[in-house]
Amino acid sequence: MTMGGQGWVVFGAAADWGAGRRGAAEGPAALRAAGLLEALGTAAEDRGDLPAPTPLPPAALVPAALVPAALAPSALARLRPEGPAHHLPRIAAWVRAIRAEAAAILASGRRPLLLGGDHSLPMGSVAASATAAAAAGRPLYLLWMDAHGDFNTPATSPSGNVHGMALAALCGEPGLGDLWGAPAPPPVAPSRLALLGVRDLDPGEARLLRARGAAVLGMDRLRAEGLAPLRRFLEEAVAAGGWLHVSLDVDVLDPTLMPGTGTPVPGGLSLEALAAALALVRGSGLLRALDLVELNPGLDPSGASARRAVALVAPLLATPALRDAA
Ligand SMILES: NC(=[NH2+])NCCC[C@H](N)C(=O)O
Repeated sequence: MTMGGQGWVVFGAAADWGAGRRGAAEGPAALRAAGLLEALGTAAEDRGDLPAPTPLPPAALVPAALVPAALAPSALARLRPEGPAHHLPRIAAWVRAIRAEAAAILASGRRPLLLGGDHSLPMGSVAASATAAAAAGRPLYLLWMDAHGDFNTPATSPSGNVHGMALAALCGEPGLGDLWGAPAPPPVAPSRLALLGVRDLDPGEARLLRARGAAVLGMDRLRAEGLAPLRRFLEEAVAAGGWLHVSLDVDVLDPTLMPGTGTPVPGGLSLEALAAALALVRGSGLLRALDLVELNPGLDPSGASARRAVALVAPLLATPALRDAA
């Protein structure tokens, strides 16, 4: 494929304010060092990393862990200006910049590949896909591959980490305020959402996901039914003439295979299972946008985590022409 119509445009966002530990900001550099661009060949253009938004709102003055729990709320608010969604102003600045970049790529008829960074950043890229799909009169289907649900709100989150709230916000759950500015993106319909590989849901987000009726293709279901539910989800998207956005958190893999990530959960996908799922995605001919997030290379000095991430997405990006170029 050439760099023209439907080609991929790669851009990095070296930010990890949504995660509880730092390090995913090194993800884009590690993915490039592991050969991502060579794997893409001439099929993609690399825009490098987005500049940090300026002025970047100040970081929290005091890490949450150091704030005594017994403080009066007014004193707490002074010490922890980020409130129950940590570093939200910084994250919002990144999300808006990512949304603008992804929107411009989609508007040029090409396909954005966001290299993260943590899983809060796709609040920008998915917002761009949702807006562009709506403008094209297409339903947006979202496949969230992750060990976690990321369906907390500030009210249900046990950690205050915004990467655990991103999907809920994209589906229109309240709590993150004026994150996108105007116009807010159309919310992702839970009926067009599938979560694949989930095995760690906090109680509040589990209740909310059930209430909204999203398809949770957790590890238990994958063990029982294999990839059949994913196949049905994709068939439905094809029948509806949909667009597909895939948001791939590398922690969907088992931590023995992917130690380089900040919130690992045992019992994850094998390399073969993830490759098979991605092959179904590729075969659907619907993939419009991809996020590759939560690689924290410092946690895997061997470099194997980054190399595996590259090997998994490379075939996906050699995607044949979209089913429907409209
Ligand atoms: N995409 C991720 N790695 N999310 C981790 C979320 C962890 C936990 N559920 C939380 O809300 O804090």
